[in-house]
Amino acid sequence: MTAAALTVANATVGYVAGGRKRAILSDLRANLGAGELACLVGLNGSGKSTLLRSLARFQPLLGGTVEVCGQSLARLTPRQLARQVAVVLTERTAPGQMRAYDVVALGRYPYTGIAGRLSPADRAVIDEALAATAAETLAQRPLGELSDGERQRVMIARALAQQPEVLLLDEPAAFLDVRARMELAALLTTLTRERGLAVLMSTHDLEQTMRHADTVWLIDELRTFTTGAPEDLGRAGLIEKALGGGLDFDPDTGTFRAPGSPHRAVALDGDGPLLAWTRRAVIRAGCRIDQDAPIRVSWVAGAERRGPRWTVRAAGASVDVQDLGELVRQVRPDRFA
Ligand SMILES: Nc1ncnc2c1ncn2[C@@H]1O[C@H](COP(=O)(O)OP(=O)(O)OP(=O)(O)O)[C@@H](O)[C@H]1O
Repeated sequence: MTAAALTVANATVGYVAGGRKRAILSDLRANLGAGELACLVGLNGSGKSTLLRSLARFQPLLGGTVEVCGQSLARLTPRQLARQVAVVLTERTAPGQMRAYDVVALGRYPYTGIAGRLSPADRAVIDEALAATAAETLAQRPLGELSDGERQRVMIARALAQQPEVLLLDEPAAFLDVRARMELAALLTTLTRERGLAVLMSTHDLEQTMRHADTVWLIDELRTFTTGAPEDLGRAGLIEKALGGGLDFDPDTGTFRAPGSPHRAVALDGDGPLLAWTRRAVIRAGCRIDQDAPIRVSWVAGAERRGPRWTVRAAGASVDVQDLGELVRQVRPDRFA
């Protein structure tokens, strides 16, 4: 069993206004092990940021306890807290005129003396953090001139420079393009698997969650909190239910789709590199794969100047198509009964 980097016991998070407590989430119980990635998932306004801010001690818990590596979060000194927990928020917090390098260097604050002088060892950690986030070329640029995605990389580098045990990220992929999202996923995998960091991030990206999370921290419409492996929560239908019952998850493809999509069954007769693309196209067409289905799709890869060709067979008739766009048009459930 992995050591718990973060333990949440019977916690309540929320706000205090006019002397009155307003709980957003109650009865929270969760563990995050060293080397694990947990994804915090819930609808807009469900309380993800409130929970992350409470775990970072930006706001006090309204009840219960949180422990970081066995120590009470509430009792850590600011310096201890900064060595244990690093946070990346989506809001713009750092001054825009600071060079990216200096922003990352702020992450060394819990290790430097009062003068904040950086030792060669501190500089090595900063360089490593910039390298880990592929932000070396941004180091000399003012933060205010960076794109959202570039700024996000610098803010993650700053968090890494803290050398924390626990990394909290609030929607880190929000501004990132597809490639940057993949790089972020790879980075988080490296940080957890190879460096043993415990990472909790809020996200609306369910497909990445199903693919990469060790644990899902799930908040449903009634603000009930559940944790579990993505497959266990998915198998029990809890993720679809939590997100308003408005989704259908296909465990084979790892994708979600709107409900009510007609589910025509289609069989795929073939293999090779075209199988995955054909399968994807058929699912996009609103079909499910069933090898006993009467509608069958087969293909030949094509050679030399002849491209691939797909054949759709149904009820004794067959149609040949030359590309997957045409295949989708042929198998769409509204196409033929
Ligand atoms: N400072 C505050 N004072 C009082 N209530 C707040 C405050 N900040 C947020 N809330 C309320 O707390 C609830 C949870 O908000 P929160 O920002 O944690 O949700 P979220 O899950 O992060 O949403 P999103 O996915 O939209 O980012 C909302 O009802 C919100 O209005």
